Amino acid sequence: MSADITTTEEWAALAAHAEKIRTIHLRDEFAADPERVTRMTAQAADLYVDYSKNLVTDETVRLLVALAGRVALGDRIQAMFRGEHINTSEDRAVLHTALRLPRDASLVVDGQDVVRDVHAVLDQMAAFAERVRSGEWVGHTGQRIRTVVNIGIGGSDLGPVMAYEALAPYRDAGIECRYVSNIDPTDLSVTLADLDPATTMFVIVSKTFSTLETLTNATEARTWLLAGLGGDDAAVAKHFVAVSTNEQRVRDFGIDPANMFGFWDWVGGRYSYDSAVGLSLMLAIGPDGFREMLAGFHAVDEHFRTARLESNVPALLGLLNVWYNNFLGAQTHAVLPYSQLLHRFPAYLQQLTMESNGKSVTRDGQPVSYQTGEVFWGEPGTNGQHAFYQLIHQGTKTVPADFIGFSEPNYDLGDMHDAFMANFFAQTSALAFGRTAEEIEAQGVAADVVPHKVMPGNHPTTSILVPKLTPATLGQLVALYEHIVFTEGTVWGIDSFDQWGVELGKEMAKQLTPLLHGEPGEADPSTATLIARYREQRGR
Ligand SMILES: O=P(O)(O)OC[C@H]1O[C@H](O)[C@H](O)[C@@H](O)[C@@H]1O
Repeated sequence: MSADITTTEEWAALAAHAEKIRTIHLRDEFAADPERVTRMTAQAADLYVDYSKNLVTDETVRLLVALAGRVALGDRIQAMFRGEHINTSEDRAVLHTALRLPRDASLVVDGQDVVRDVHAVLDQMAAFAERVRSGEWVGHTGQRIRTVVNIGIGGSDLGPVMAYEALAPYRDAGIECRYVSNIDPTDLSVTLADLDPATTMFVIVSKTFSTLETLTNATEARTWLLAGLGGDDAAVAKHFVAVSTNEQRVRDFGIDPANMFGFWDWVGGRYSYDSAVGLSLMLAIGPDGFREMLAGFHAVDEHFRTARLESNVPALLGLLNVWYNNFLGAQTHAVLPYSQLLHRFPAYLQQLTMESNGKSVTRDGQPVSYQTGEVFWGEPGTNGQHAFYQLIHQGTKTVPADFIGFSEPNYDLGDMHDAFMANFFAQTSALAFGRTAEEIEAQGVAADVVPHKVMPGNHPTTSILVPKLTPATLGQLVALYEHIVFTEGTVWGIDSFDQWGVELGKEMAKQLTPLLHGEPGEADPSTATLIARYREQRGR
């Protein structure tokens, strides 16, 4: 059993240091140290990261790096990249990094050259995508495919839809993708309402191919397709493909394994959109764009694998998150992309971060005595500014925030992008430096209003400035957050790669379904009463 991290001298040193940091103000830190920005910036591939507006000193960074040393972060990074079974509760390797290894690399894991496997599937995806994109692949009635409906949930939805939205400027084949995830019948119904079955293709994505939501939607989609195409079962082969690790279940569902794209148990669902799970994205942006994205992921992987911890961006940002979460009492973390294209990025990150690090026992099953995964949330700027930034500026909570911005716009309308990014810079500056009562008085504000206008400042932010949103930089950003999650999970000693907490609810939903039909069954008194009310309102 490993020692409780809070009993180590590195933890104690940080706890003592936190007392000092609670008394500093970023205004003074910047005033006293003109070199602060130079020292507190780092680069990972194209991502320029300024962490100088965080509640840290050089000593904080030194102590956090010492904590990382205590948990052997460097060794664990190497263990992950080597394919050791670091997902202990499921006894699996954790190898999403292998999904983006170049073709000429080699990595043998559990006796299998995974790089060969990865590129075989990428080649299969590329060949298929080219056929669909060029119009060579036609539907049952001979018409080309215009719309791709991705049916999946969790990692089989959030990643692909986030990236499809983010890379809208790179869609170039006239193929529209839509994403259905929810078992709420509204989702599928609304999505299909204006579609023509003859030109629609379904990509059924499920790692396990046993997820109720996905299989239910897929079954309904097949019914819709067959109803629209004269009931000929042969149509399925032209309009349904599957992405899964489970060939038998794909077969059982009635999809020809020739139309199946595989991946492996060493890819976690929330780490999977750069595998075949991203097939819809590849259909939209093409194999070259997809490969550029993989190269972006790989560039940050290499940085994470090789950079010293002092300048290792994902490690530093992960340690900063630990700092706020465990030593300065923060419970949430905002992610604020200044890009409308990244409007699904916070939702994607919620699964990545919270399903990974929402754990309360260590890898060896001991209850933790400290806080783990913080709540991630966010919206694109500037929309958030007009909604919840008030609380970040003047509320009582510490909300560390990542600001993500791009120097070059994907769409340029006069000076709009400059006006947009001026908001990014203004917000991070206002959050750090605020406005004092004296400054506000000097503006002639009435004395009784002054306290309401005081902007305390000293609110921590990290600025991530990227040249432009491209497939490559999107890959870099996602890899950055994947490795931030890894760093935090390593410090907390938890398994960031399982998700047992989602199972019980699924099991109970299955048990309760018959009760909704009026069949007998067990339910707690509150739930039984709710179901009775539901049945009454449904007229049953
Ligand atoms: O891809 P699937 O096997 O259908 O799983 C879809 C999702 O459902 C599960 O409940 C997990 O919580 C997620 O990690 C997973 O991404």
